[in-house]
Amino acid sequence: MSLVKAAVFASGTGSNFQAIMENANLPCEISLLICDKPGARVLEKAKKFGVPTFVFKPKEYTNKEEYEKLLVEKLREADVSWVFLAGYMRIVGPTLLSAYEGRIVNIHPSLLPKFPGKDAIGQAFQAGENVTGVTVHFIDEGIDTGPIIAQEPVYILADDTEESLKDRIQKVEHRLYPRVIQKIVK
Ligand SMILES: Nc1nc2c(c(=O)[nH]1)N[C@@H](CN(C=O)c1ccc(C(=O)N[C@@H](CCC(=O)O)C(=O)O)cc1)CN2
Ligand SMILES: NCC(=O)N[C@@H]1O[C@H](COP(=O)([O-])[O-])[C@@H](O)[C@H]1O
Repeated sequence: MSLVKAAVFASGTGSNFQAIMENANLPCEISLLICDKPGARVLEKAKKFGVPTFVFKPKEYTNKEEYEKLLVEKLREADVSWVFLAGYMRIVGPTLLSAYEGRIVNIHPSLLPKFPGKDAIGQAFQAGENVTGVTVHFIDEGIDTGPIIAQEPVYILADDTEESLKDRIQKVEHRLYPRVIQKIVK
């Protein structure tokens, strides 16, 4: 029996995509990588793993609905049932959200609801927090307001730089995200 198919959406380096691909016990097949940034390093990683990609430039479309209709077409063509956002720096609109209601998951580098949005690590670091962490959540129409699936704390050390904190946070992400996927994808 073939595995359930999933897509990863990413905009940048792709370390979470790589962690997902390197997890041998994944209960799904990553059949598509969607990226909104031509030249993003995640695309090199997708090629290495033999994962088909679809790259788009949001500015080439009239609005979010137009490009999300195309993304949904690509997802249906690839028989995708689940969508995993992994550093996808676009707000998911109603078109994509309604097509995959309750099946779009995001990873975020803070203990939501603290520090939503972009630069969550910098926000926590600048705020002088003693602890931050990682959240994996379903997405909804809000930004980082969807139901939380899992969280793990990461302590901010006295001699931390933003970079050393980011490294420790991403190590947690690379373990937590595949574990959550194993738990939710049946
Ligand atoms: N509907 C949702 N979409 C997304 C969520 C979510 O919870 N609900 N999580 C984000 C990830 N993210 C922070 O966790 C985030 C990504 C992007 C933005 C943003 O303001 N993007 C702008 C412009 C981006 C650009 O110009 O490159 C935009 O898309 O309008 C905020 C938060 C993933 N999506
Ligand atoms: N607002 C969402 C957000 O900040 N997501 C963060 O983007 C990074 C992507 O790294 P990667 O491309 O190496 O996986 C990850 O740290 C993820 O938590």
